[in-house]
Amino acid sequence: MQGGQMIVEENTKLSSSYIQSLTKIVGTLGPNSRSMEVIEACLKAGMSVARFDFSWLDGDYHQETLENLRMAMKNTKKLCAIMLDTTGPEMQVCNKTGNPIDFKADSHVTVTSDLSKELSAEVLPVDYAELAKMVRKGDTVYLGQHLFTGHETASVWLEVMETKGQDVICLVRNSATLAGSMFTVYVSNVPINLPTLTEHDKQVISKWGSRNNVDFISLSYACHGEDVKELREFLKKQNLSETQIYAKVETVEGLKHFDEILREADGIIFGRGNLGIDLPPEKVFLFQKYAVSKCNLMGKPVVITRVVDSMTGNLRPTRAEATDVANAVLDGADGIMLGAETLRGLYPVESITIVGKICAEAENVYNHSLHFKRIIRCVEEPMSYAESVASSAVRSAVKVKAALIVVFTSSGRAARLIAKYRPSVPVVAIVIPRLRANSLKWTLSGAAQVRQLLGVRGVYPILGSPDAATSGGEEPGLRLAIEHGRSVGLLKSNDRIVVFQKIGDSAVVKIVEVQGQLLV
Ligand SMILES: Nc1ncnc2c1ncn2[C@@H]1O[C@H](COP(=O)(O)OP(=O)(O)OP(=O)(O)O)[C@@H](O)[C@H]1O
Ligand SMILES: CC(=O)C(=O)O
Ligand SMILES: [K+]
Ligand SMILES: [Mg+2]
Repeated sequence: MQGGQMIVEENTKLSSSYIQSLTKIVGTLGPNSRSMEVIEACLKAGMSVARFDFSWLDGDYHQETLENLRMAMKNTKKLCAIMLDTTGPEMQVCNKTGNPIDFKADSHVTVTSDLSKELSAEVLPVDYAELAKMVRKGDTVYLGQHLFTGHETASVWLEVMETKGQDVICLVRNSATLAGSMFTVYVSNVPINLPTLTEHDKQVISKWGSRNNVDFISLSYACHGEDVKELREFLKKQNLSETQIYAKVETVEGLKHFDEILREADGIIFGRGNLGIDLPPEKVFLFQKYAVSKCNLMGKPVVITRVVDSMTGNLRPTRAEATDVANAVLDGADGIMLGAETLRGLYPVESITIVGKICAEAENVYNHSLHFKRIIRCVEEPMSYAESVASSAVRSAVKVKAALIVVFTSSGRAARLIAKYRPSVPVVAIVIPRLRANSLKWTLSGAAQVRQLLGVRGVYPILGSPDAATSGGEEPGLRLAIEHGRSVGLLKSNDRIVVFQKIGDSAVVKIVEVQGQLLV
């Protein structure tokens, strides 16, 4: 049966063997996922990008977690990219005592920018002086436990009744108990008058980001292409020009400028946590499909957030959540981001495992050939030689029933070009380091490019040797790929491999058969 996004056999299999998904999993690390042991288990379960959310706690806290991640990578021999998520123009309520606060439906609460007031179920001091000027009667204010799941019991909806000086008097719409040291405040569809990249974010990037040479910045609340450009300029000044920018599109304002944001960014995070509040529920799927398809056409990675909220407190996702993960994969997403589930949830490892299994099942039935046709139809002609050959490599892999595709790349671009055509088999990317100079010293590129490819669907990057192409001819590079393929169980004797490489100015595809000895 062939239907749109998927191809299903008449008798769909009930059994499923555990293979790691081509779709990447981004895990947010926090209180319940910061010990070395838990991070090791997260890596083994399939997390390939670790997100450090600076909306929550400071650089010292995140540094400790990162050191544990580094040890965990060493112990498991699994690589993981580092993503710094900015705070952006976010309003917060600080709960100094940490005592849970009970809100009752139909009661009144005063949200105030007077920070000398004490927090209670009647008064909420918020760290944004302009709040009362920004809202109007009838606006919806959302207050959630940090990384709110949207569960009724962990978040409250407030309706603005009137404003008085720096106070906003609101009606509580639902009963809820909020626990934790910090709550996020979000006014639906009212842009806050602060820059996307705040002074606080700049400080965090120049200190923590530079110290750790982060692979990705997730730019929260990206609203315009200009926001991305501004961050790019800032990164250059911080000597972080290799760091990639994933723009987090999470407001209606961001959606309105989606095309210009996508043009400037290296990838997109479709932030459904906030968008789910800004958009009417019936529109969320529509914009998700729009955003993913645009990213696919540009060959830029796209990550979907907020998938298995209920796993924050439960071992199993709901039926709707499980189906939603599969649909994100069928839409064409590169990655799935876990937030509260891994940060403060009770089952961080199980959440990653289950999401990985669902992704793998959806990939099995993904209509790769339809995807290929859709993409190739939209590329302007004449195509670049590299893209034309890369797409042929994907085609050849189908036709010769190859077990995997090997691509040589330095910047990562060649691997991304292959991934754009969504081969059904894994892509092993051998990243060949390049020597480059800045004003002070010579260094080798490569390590960041390897980690950044961990965010691209289907790509399994490894670092090659800088002299692989020159010393022993082409063979050592290919042998590395084959050995890797064998060691992770992707390759066996007599399997075919499709190789995409650039030699001098020409891009070539070749087909190689693996035997006891390597035969070309
Ligand atoms: N079989 C091979 N073994 C080792 N190195 C190889 C082999 N084939 C190609 N290479 C090297 O791999 C590197 C790939 O980088 P290349 O510039 O082709 O791709 P890219 O970095 O993805 O693209 P761009 O430069 O456009 O960003 C080149 O330096 C090439 O010489
Ligand atoms: C992750 C995030 O910021 C969101 O989903 O809104
Ligand atoms: K954030
Ligand atoms: Mg958000």
